[in-house]
Amino acid sequence: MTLVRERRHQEPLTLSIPPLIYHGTAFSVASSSSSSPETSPIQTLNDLEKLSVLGQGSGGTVYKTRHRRTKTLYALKVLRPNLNTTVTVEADILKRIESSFIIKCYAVFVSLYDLCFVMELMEKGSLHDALLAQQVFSEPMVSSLANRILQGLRYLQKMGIVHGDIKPSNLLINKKGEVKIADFGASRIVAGGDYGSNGTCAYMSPERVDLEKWGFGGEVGFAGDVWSLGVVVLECYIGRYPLTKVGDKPDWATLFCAICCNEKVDIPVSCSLEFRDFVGRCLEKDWRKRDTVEELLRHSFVKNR
Ligand SMILES: Nc1ncnc2c1ncn2[C@@H]1O[C@H](COP(=O)(O)OP(=O)(O)OP(=O)(O)O)[C@@H](O)[C@H]1O
Repeated sequence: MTLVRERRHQEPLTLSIPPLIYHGTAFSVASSSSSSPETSPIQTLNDLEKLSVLGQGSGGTVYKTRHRRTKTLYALKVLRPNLNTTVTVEADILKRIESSFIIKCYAVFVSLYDLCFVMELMEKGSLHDALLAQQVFSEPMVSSLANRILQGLRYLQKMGIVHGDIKPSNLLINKKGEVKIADFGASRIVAGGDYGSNGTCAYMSPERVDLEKWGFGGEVGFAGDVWSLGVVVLECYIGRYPLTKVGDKPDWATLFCAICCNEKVDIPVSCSLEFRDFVGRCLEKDWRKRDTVEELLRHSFVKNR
């Protein structure tokens, strides 16, 4: 399991990107009936021209594209589904979502060979990239980031959706500097109590890593997203993955101990009491005692941000 993720492939466009010639079926999602250029429906993938590669995920590639007629820019995520992937769940979830705290998906195109999501372009890349470039975030920045993620999680929770993979590379930033939740590849609609084991180990909660010790129950999936939020905000503040020590081997055993066994997370002395308390509530090992999204939204660290 990789703890420290490699920087995404973000090199400028080369001539080798294949053009978009598409014969699959399409369905529009969210508010595609709106007439504003930002939300105008894309009839076919052939309406878009590829400009560059924005990044690479485990299941596919994300391209920067431009609508040939309107010149609007979009991100296009091309996934190659196989029997083990959950991309149809991702498409199903994206169809339902309409929130300013979550990345917007304008259309999904399906064929035998791939699944393409036409998404809002987040010009400033991911929080992972920002961390690599900026090293650390100030407390006020972390506070407004936490507020936005919590509002996104509140929306998802109301829709019965557990994100399941909150981490810096799934939090994207637009040109206004707004952070939005992306990538529903590990997500679940939990109406039936179903909760999968996909996701990124380093950000997983104790109850997902060690089922026997920390137990598991109906609503618990939402608590896992809260834990991941706690890891992300602390990582933004200290500029590195916070649950292990500098020099620790980023392997499964180290992570397991860090997440499930270590008594206390090292929180820098420079943190305000409010921040310390907020992180402590997110990183409570017992999910039954962990604060909920609603409780955290009322916490003084994020309130009114
Ligand atoms: N809408 C978008 N706008 C701008 N860049 C994006 C967008 N979506 C994804 N990216 C970039 O592409 C990268 C890959 O995204 P993708 O969702 O495929 O994988 P990931 O979440 O980074 O990794 P994994 O699939 O392994 O969890 C992101 O890290 C980000 O840098």
